[in-house]
Amino acid sequence: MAHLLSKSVKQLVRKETLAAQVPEKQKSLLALKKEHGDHVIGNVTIDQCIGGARSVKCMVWETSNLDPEEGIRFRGLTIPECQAVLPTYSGVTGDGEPMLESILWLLLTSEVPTKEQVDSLTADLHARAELPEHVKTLVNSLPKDMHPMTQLIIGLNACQTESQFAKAYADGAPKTDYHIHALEDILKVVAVLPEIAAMIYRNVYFDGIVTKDTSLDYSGNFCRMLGYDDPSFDELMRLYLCIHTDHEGGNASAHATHLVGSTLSDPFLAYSGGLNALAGPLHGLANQEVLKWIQDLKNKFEAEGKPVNADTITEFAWETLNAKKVIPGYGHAVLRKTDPRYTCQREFALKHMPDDELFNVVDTIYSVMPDILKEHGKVANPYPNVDSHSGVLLWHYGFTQFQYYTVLFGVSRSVGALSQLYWDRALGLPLERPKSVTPEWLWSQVKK
Ligand SMILES: CC(=O)SCCNC(=O)CCNC(=O)[C@H](O)C(C)(C)COP(=O)(O)OP(=O)(O)OC[C@H]1O[C@@H](n2cnc3c(N)ncnc32)[C@H](O)[C@@H]1OP(=O)(O)O
Ligand SMILES: O=C([O-])CC(=O)C(=O)O
Repeated sequence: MAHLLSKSVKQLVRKETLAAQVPEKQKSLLALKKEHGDHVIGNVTIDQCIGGARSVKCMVWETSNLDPEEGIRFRGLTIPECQAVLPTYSGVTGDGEPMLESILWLLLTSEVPTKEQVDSLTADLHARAELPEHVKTLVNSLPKDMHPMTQLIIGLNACQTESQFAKAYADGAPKTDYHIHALEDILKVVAVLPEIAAMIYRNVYFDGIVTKDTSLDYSGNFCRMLGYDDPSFDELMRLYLCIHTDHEGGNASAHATHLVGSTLSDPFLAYSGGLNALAGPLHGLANQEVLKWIQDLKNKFEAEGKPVNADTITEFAWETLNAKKVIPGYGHAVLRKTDPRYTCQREFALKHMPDDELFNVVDTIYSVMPDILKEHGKVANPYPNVDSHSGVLLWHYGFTQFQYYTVLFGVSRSVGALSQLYWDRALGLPLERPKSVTPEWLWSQVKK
């Protein structure tokens, strides 16, 4: 087994923090199952069975929980609470956005880390970030017109040669040790994703050169590798990477990771499954679709000599809806209020770019879209989700290649989906295999 973990991470994450929690949590879950296993927590209707299992409670998720009204809580903390207590790059809590390493520590251990712990995690992630040569060769060989998400998935799959979990399994490791081997892979996946992502960005849009700066934190180094050198953009990346990490278990990317991982596929393969789900336009790809929608809107009205304002946005929204297409960035399978991830990005914009043209377009869309969607009458949630805002913030810094945006989401989501995968293995969660039914069986139930 590789022992790349730095001493402090080894002590704090594995030996003291995580290892101490595992037996307690195993005991508690076992007691739930043994003593209350037949306790009913919900019914399933035909509507839910046909309708994508909305609200069906059938998965345990340690790392976060989503309330339809309030939005996400990471280990019990709202986004503003995370911003108030998690270590920042400046070292002064509350001064700047939380570091990605802070939220990784929180999601994995459920504890708010110290700056020292976070710094040790930064060093650990940098230390294990080296990409195998075959991965570099492969990613550099991919066609520039292949979608960046497809490239990311290929790159991550190719890294599977490094899996300690797969090796340990093949060597006959006992199931009680799976989580230890999984953690090695989980930290490796989180560590390598930025460089794969940066290679794709630099290959597709620029000169292919990726320059690291490991004196910085995970997000800062990622920004340099992408080719950005602006402390304000670094802060945006910290915020971006933190808020996209986790959204409880039922979302498609987290669920896909959990499902694939439940077959004891290693974390590389499991998270590649998650990325495949994230690449769909109803999920993570919506962030590129939002920018495309705004550009189409601007192009149309500029060509007609009309301003982009509440009236023209309303006209364009109805055109989209009447063409039986969705308004990207609006609606949600669980949320019934404005996504707090939208709100914190709006606050970032108000602080850093209040006069930005596209931010003002997004703000105007927000002022009219909920009423349009209510009038349309189909949508359960007429309010904006996270994807509605992320693109315009990137655009402000010259990051205009919107076909790439979901890759950033993919780097971030690894942290939540894989922190949970650690617990999946630590708690010994079994193969996921729900029961499907035929339409005939459903009819037979109704006729009974
Ligand atoms: C990170 C994330 O994944 S956040 C979500 C990102 N996705 C988007 O922004 C894409 C636009 N939004 C949507 O397509 C949806 O709101 C989803 C996929 C997010 C949620 O889907 P659901 O839970 O099925 O939503 P809901 O129950 O409101 O759907 C009811 C109807 O309203 C439609 N609807 C939902 N949202 C929208 C929208 N933004 N624009 C137009 N129609 C919509 C649905 O397509 C559905 O129509 P149908 O009855 O003809 O099939
Ligand atoms: O929760 C969902 O279904 C989609 C979402 O917002 C996310 O995964 O971040």
